[in-house]
Formats: sequence, structure tokens, C-alpha cells
Amino acid sequence: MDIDRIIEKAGGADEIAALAGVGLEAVRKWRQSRMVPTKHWPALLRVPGIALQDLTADLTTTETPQEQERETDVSNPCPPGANAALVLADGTVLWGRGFGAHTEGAVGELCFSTGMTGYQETLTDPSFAGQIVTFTFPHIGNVGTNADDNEAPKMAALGAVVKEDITAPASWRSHEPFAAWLRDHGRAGISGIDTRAITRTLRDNGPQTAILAFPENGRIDTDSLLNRARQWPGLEGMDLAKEVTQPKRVWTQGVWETTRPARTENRRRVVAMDYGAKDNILRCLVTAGCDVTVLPATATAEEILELKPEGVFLSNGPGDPAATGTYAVPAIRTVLDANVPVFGICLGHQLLAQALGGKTYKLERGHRGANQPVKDIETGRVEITSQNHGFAVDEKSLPADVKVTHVSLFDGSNEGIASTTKDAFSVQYHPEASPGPSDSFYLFERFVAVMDRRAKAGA
Ligand SMILES: NC(=O)CC[C@H](N)C(=O)O
Repeated sequence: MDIDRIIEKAGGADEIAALAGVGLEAVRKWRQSRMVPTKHWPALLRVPGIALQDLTADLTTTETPQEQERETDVSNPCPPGANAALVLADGTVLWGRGFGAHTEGAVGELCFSTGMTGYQETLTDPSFAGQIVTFTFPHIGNVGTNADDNEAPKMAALGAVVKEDITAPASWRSHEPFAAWLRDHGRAGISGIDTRAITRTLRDNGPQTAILAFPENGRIDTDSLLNRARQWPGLEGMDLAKEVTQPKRVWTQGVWETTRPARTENRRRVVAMDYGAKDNILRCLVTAGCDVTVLPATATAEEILELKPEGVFLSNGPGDPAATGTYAVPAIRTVLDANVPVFGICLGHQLLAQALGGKTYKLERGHRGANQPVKDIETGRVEITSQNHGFAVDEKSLPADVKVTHVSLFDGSNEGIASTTKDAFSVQYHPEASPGPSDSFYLFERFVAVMDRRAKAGA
């Protein structure tokens, strides 16, 4: 919308300044330069009728001759100081500074994570395949990266959107600066972005496709980027577990914390289904007392049962659980019919819900961060959890023999289920943390306790 029209509609510049709580000067400047300093965006976005694109409108309207020259080059409207852009499918163009690997345009679902730490774990969590991550915490990259904090060998997330420019690593654990690490993983980041404004847009309007461009030649054609973003089909219906799953392997490493030694007695034989498993889940299973064989997402029930597991674990993973369910659910059903205990996390929770007869749906607002409160319905205890999901289990679809065990205190959506007839339970959140608190480690112990009980009964 034209800025003058917005101001007119709101009843004048004074009105907008008062509503937003910013100085009249800021609104006047906006009118003159057609560009609002990013620090005023959050306030102005609270004013009814003002959208993100209004604040970035006419960024190419410039005054210096050099800038006027740029203006005539329609294929490269990069404003001064910018060499990368994030283009949202709604037409918003956000200019910034690129870092990491060059990309002509990485396209995927734009999401935001509120975690204040753990950017390396977040970006290597395979569940972020198909997504560009905006970090709401402004200082990202400032403790560098190291060889231990990757959650998978490859980085699945498509890119990182951050507010402040990346500073030199300030941590004795750092092996490599964030930007170099990102480049090694073939991914780009963009800084100088008002991540709070993006967060508001995603919060208010739901998930959105975006494209992150940091081209080597510095030329950015926003129209063609917008076209590409608009053509991307979205995560719904997309099976991405197959893309990130790893071949069969035996996992033996436990958690880092020396305060939590691994159980050495009566270890339990567990098959972990890898739909995009985070390494720290496997570590938690080992520490809790499991000998873990990891099988790829497409493993059949026969391949699983051949290993004579005392329990089967269903991992987290990217994409639409309904799409992955087409091949994963039949295998899980056979495992359940064979009376083997099952424990699932995140995508694993969504797949277990389907195998037990339930359905999943896409959330209006995904949950991503390390401080999400969840209530255990039986005990009334509240856990602060780590989360990363954009789909959820539809509680109304659950059959009578499946009970709801956990609920989100943010939006009331489902966070956990258990079968009342089988030893099968799962949670939507991430008890392995990484990043996040470890309030929910007890779930790994609960899984082992089920197998202990079975072993005792059978002995
Ligand atoms: N972390 C996960 O396992 C995510 C599950 C699923 N891809 C979702 O977005 O809901």
C-alpha cells in the first residue's frame, strides 16, 4: 500500500506516531524516504493496516546519483550495503548481508525458533529439512561452532536468518567460526534482518514459503525469486524422512554429562527407527540403558523384528507425518501387533498416533524453541521442553484406547499420548533437549522400565 494512503487512512502522521509510540519524526522520515529504520518496525507493525511490506516499500527510491543508477538496473535492486535477500511468498523483500555459502536461492518454509542457545544443534537437527530458520535471539554465531554439537553429519536446514552480524567466536569450545562452518555445509545465512518483524508475520499469518538468495555475482532479481518462492509446493504432503535417514548402524555413545552415567546392568536391545534422528536422542537411549541398532526409515517390520528388539524407538524427523506414514505406519503397526514396546519422539509421536488410529494436521503456528511449557496430565507437573514441530496430533481423531498424556501450555495442542492396551507411548517434544533443558529425561527411563518389567515377567 502507498505510504501516503496509510498515513491518510490512519488519520495522519501524528495518529500513527501515537499508536505506535514512536516519534513523529520517524513517521515523517518514512514518508520522505519511503524507508523506515528497522528499530521502528515492531512498533509500527502493531498499528492496524500496516504490514511488513509497507515498511520496506520503495527501498530502491534513492537520492545519490550512484543509487539512482542502481534504480535503472531493474535486475539488481540491491540497496547499498546489501548483498543478500530474503523474499517471502507474500511479496515482502528483506535485504541483508549474506554469509556462509553463496546460493542463487534456497527455497523452503520460513520458520522461527526462539531458542537463545544451540544454533548449531538447531541447524543440524534433520527435522529442519525443507525449512529456513529465523532466530529470534539477536546474537547468533557468537560462540562459533565445534565438532561435537552437530546433531547429524549433514546440515538439513536450508539457511539461517539472523539479526546481528556475526562476530568472532568467543568460546574455548569453538573450532570454526559460524560463517565458515555454514559455508562448509553449503548453506547461506543472512544478517541485518529484523527477525522480530518476521516472527510477527509468521505468528499472525501462519507458515510461509521464502527464498534466501546470496548470489556470488551479487545480482538479485527479486521478481524471479518471488516466482520461485510462490511455486514451491509447501511442506504438506512432503515426505522428507527418506532424504535425511542414514543407513543401518550401531550406536554406542552416551550423553556428555558426567553427572549422568550410563546404566551398565541389564541393558536392553533396542531398534531405533531413523526418520531423521538427532544424535542426542541416541545418546540418551544409550545412557538410559539401551543397546541401540539404528535402522533406516524405510526398514520393514520384518527387518525390525529380525533383530529381536525388546523395544522399538521412533525418531523425530522432517516433513509431513502423513506422507512418511504411508510406509512407516504399516511397519509400526506390525511391531505393535508383535507386542513390542514402542516409544516415539516428535515425528515418531505423530507416526505412532497414526499407527494407533489417529490423524495429524498442520499447526497454524509451529513450536520451535527451548523453553516451551508442557503439562503432564497425570501428575500435573509442568516440564520446560525443547520443541521443533509444525504438525501435531489431532486429539479428536484418537480412538478410545489412546489417552492424552501431555498438553502444550502455550496453545493447548497435543504433546503426548499413550495406548491403554499396549506398551506404546510418545511425546511431541524433545526430551533429549540439545538445545534445551533436560526436565524430560525421565521418558527414556520410563521406556527402559517398560522393557525391564517385560524382561522380569518373562524371566
Ligand atoms: N522434530 C520433528 O520430528 C518434527 C516433526 C514434523 N516434521 C513436524 O514438523 O511436526
